[in-house]
Amino acid sequence: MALMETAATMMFTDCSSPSSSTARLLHFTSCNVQKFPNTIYHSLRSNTLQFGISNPKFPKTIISRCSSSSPSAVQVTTEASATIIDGKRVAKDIREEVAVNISRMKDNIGIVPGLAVILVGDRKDSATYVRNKKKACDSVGINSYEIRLPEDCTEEEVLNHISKFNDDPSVHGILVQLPLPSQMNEQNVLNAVCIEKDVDGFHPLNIGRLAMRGREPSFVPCTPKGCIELLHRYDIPIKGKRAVVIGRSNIVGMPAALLLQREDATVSIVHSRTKNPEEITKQADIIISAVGQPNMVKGSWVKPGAVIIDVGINPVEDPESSKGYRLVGDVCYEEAKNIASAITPVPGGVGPMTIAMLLSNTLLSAKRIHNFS
Ligand SMILES: Nc1nc2c(c(=O)[nH]1)N[C@@H](CN(C=O)c1ccc(C(=O)N[C@@H](CCC(=O)O)C(=O)O)cc1)CN2
Repeated sequence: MALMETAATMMFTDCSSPSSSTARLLHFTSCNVQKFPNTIYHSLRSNTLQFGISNPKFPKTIISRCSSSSPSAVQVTTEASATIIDGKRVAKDIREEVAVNISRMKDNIGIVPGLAVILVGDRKDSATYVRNKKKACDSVGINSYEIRLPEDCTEEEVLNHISKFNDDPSVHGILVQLPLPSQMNEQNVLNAVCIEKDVDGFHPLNIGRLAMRGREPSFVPCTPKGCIELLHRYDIPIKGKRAVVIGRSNIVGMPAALLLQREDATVSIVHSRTKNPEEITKQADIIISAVGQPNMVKGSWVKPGAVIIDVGINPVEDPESSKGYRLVGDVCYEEAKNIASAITPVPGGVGPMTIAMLLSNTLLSAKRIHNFS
């Protein structure tokens, strides 16, 4: 009876909405049975399972007959059974793989990859990400070089540092932490990183190649690359699937859509001007959300069995937390986990993959530059 208990105790926390009810009513016909191949049919009266097929890739749906007034109506609930895509664990595996390759490279050709990071201004979150990048480099054996510049520094200063790193043979990857202060032209700065060292993959030439059939970018942006890597490592098929990307930012949404398309998904992009976004997301087999809006994607936006990759990392007030806030994604996790077949948590989903992919891109760059395979 564990199934019934799970369904009965499904809770919708701070992101519940009127449209996200725990159960829908539908009329039970043989047609409905075929629509739910992974379904366990449960009789409320006998309280026994009548029929069930279980596939761990899809959430188990519980269909139970409603008691009194409408005998032909049944209640459908979805058991909380989505696979939790553990980005923290996958990122750790990738870091270990990178470390093994780096020590092999060092042993064979005496080269140690180097990553240069430029941080402008005093945003706390950016400083944390840069610190974590340095720690991650240390842990896998990448040399890291860091330049910190004040909020009011000039674009020229940033460009000078980039130019020096472009010419430095001990540096194989260069990145400028984003966002930049508003007085700076982000395009000018990103254009200055030489394409062979553009481990963030933000150079317009890299993005252009990503968009073109038959062309290969030197590097793919880390967060979208991490999203696809998670799908691969969880054996989630992409080819021929309907994918919806929510958000069209240069660093996540747009490249994520291009990557999905390269993987032969049929891709739609939902953005701030999209009318009735839920009508589009509801058709998706795969949703990648990168909008930065806490709990925007409700359970009712999700097709049963869909896979959800939540890129949002949004702080929300939480007096119970020692920090006074906690992080939530763009997707209402408590609702979506009962409907999706697989979902990334926040934190611990896509976030850790960003830095893992950066290490992997830096290794790739060093291998290319030194012709080491
Ligand atoms: N030049 C770049 N700037 C930015 C990038 C980028 O890829 N290149 N991405 C983001 C920030 N970012 C890395 O720079 C990043 C974001 C989140 C995480 C992460 O591990 N998040 C954790 C939660 C962390 C926390 O507790 O605060 C998680 O989701 O589990 C790593 C890196 C914008 N700028």
